[in-house]
Amino acid sequence: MGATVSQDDNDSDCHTHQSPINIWTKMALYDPFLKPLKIQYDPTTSRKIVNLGHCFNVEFDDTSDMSVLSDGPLNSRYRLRQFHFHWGSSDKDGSEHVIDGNVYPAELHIVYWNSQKYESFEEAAKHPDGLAVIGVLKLTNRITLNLVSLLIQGKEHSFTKYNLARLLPNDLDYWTYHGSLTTEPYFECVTWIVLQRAIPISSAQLTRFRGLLCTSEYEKPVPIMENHRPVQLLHDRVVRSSRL
Ligand SMILES: CC#CCNS(=O)(=O)c1cc(S(N)(=O)=O)ccc1C(=O)O
Ligand SMILES: [Zn+2]
Repeated sequence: MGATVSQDDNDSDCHTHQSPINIWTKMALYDPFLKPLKIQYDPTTSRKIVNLGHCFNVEFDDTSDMSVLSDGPLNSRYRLRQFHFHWGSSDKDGSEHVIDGNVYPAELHIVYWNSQKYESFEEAAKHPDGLAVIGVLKLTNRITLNLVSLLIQGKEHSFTKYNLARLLPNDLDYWTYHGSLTTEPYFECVTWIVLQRAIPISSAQLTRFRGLLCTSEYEKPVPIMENHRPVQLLHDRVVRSSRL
């Protein structure tokens, strides 16, 4: 199944590092100097799950380097901020990154910011090396996120001691390229790290995602049926692979 490339207004000359992209695996360059990802995670840093209206975020305490990402393609230590998901109106689409023209039913993004170089997340987001996002294309069907308490926009619920490892495959081989946020303000501040392995998501979990509402309790209920951005032009970028 092909993926159309968006020609949206972010495709002007100064926006040539936009995300997501279609990763053509045969065109990816194996880089033997890429290190294995080093993910240090402390479950006590998970704080709450919030319905933002266009998606939901699981947010972490990022006031110190307790849950961090380092090595891999990175030259600094990056602090865990939040994770969220993208999904589609049917199981046939939903991921943001596309692999060899194949779209997956959902995508997890784990967002980190460069706390070694910048004072705050907001400051880091203004710089090309400010953020690092791990993308997991097919999600584990071990996700049992209880979203009932999140039904309407603006709702939040405490979410503590979450075991992030449940969302990650054992094999952490990855593709990496420089790109952008896939939502407003589309800043080109992200080192994308898209994992090459994972376990497909359950259809029941996708249905629960689509049951979330982007409306408040006083409005006519409107579900968040999909929240994935079309793929963008690669331009002069090269995608590197951690695996031959
Ligand atoms: C300034 C700024 C900013 C973006 N914030 S985020 O990196 O947490 C983020 C990142 C992404 S994504 N899809 O680019 O990783 C999506 C949504 C969000 C969000 O605000 O909730
Ligand atoms: Zn995202």
